[in-house]
Amino acid sequence: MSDDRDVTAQPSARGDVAVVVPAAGAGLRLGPGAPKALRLLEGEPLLVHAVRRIAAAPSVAMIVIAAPPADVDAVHTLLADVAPVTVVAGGAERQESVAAALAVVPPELGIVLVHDAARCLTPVSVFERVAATVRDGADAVIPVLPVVDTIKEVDDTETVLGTVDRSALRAVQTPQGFRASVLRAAHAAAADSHTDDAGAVEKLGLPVRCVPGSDLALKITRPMDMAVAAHLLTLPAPPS
Ligand SMILES: Nc1ccn([C@@H]2O[C@H](COP(=O)(O)OP(=O)(O)OP(=O)(O)O)[C@@H](O)[C@H]2O)c(=O)n1
Ligand SMILES: C[C@](O)(CO)[C@H](O)COP(=O)(O)O
Repeated sequence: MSDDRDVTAQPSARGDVAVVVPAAGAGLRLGPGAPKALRLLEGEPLLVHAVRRIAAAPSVAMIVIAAPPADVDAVHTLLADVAPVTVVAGGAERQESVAAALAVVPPELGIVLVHDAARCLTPVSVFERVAATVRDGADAVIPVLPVVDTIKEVDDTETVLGTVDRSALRAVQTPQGFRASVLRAAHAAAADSHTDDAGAVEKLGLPVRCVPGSDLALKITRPMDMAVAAHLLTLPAPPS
């Protein structure tokens, strides 16, 4: 049997957007345990929280998950009652996982969003804002927040070289949205590794547009992020 598990057959008729979800990471910075996307947040895997929110976005026609290769069947089963998804085996690096998922997005879906499973509380409004900005003509769109800390550049002895002007800096989140052809071209051309997909588009020399992100789109990376996310789930009116 192939590693790809497809329960959608075709994209749904309700939207024009495919969401590619890299979910194959180990979660090493969280400490020992299952692959991060399968760890529990208030009793449910991060991936379930993420997919439930993605599926609630009206623009979304198709969801493709890049799962840990050993867990493709388990992820397929896990999400069976959450939303129709296609599950593929992810790669050793995030960028390989995105490429594997992108490869099964059909050409008729002209907009692709790439969204970390680890940003599992991202609200529907961010998906719709990013998708709408691509629909309006942008090649690439990223949700961002202002940087709140003072940022120093240091040398290899941890001595400060200078203070960076933070007014020109942004902290970047997902979902990142793209005209599908642009994302495919960026991945095909990417010689070096990149930490986000917009980075590959920047290397093509194309503009990347910023839109407001959300405090809820935090990336669960370290143990304290899990505690913050659990608290956010208890709030009656979480921050947008
Ligand atoms: N080989 C990989 C590595 C990461 N990811 C995904 O990319 C997203 C962002 O990665 P990150 O949060 O850094 O996750 P991990 O790589 O799992 O974290 P760590 O570096 O702590 O192991 C996550 O949803 C993760 O599952 C992936 O699909 N394939
Ligand atoms: C894509 C990303 O979430 C944007 O902030 C981030 O770069 C992924 O994190 P990683 O630690 O680089 O995998």
